Amino acid sequence: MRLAVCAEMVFTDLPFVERVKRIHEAGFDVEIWDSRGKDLQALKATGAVFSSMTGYSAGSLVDPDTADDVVRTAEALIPTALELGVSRMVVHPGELVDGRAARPVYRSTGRMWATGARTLERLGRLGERHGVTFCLENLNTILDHPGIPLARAKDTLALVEAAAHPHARMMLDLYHAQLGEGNLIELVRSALPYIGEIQVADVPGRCEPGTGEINYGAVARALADAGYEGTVGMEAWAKDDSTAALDAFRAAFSVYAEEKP
Ligand SMILES: O=C(O)C(=O)CO
Repeated sequence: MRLAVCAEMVFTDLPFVERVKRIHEAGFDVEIWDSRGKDLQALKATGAVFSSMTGYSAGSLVDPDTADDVVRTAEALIPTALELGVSRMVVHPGELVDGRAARPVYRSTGRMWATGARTLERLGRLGERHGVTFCLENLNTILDHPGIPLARAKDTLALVEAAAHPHARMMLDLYHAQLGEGNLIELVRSALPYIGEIQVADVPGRCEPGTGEINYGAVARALADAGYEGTVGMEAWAKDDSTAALDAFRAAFSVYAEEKP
């Protein structure tokens, strides 16, 4: 199992490349969001392993009118993913602009389900051609992302199952799942075969594990028992100090280090 940290949310007082260096030097892989406008050569020169990046820049996966834009912009980002060695490209059920739904939708239709599954399957085929995996992230709609349709973990799981492509997986975000659904241990068990990567943060506040109500030690134990060997990424703000947040994250998943020193 590998641990990654999202460079968009920690060491926020430092320039972006410096944040990546700090995360890498602390022994974690690195997640980034929008790669456009970032200095790819400087990022590469840090020597960091980049585990995931945002994998599209326009369109909504489940929207029949804009789903083609998701595939088109995903394809345009493939060279960046290959340049940085990113293996997982993250997509959402609906387009986010500055974290908000570009076209808020509060009702889901059969067409949206069918479009989502079909678009994800197209992304899977695109990913297979280039050796990357597209991961559909669940989001909470009660606090951070209102108006994103088919965003609950059980919805994204159903879409990934329906797409039935090995290069289309879930980005299972347990922070979002806790806000929307809870029942995290059962969720990771049922989603296990479809997980591309897991993201974590605590609730409330979206800070590092141990700052809120989620028992991440128990979640880590359940993941280890279920045989999860993939990446867990901390997509969280540091409650106080970023180095302390990284340490708390590592400690929460120490069950893995104990089993595989
Ligand atoms: O809120 C999230 O988890 C996102 O990935 C938005 O970019």
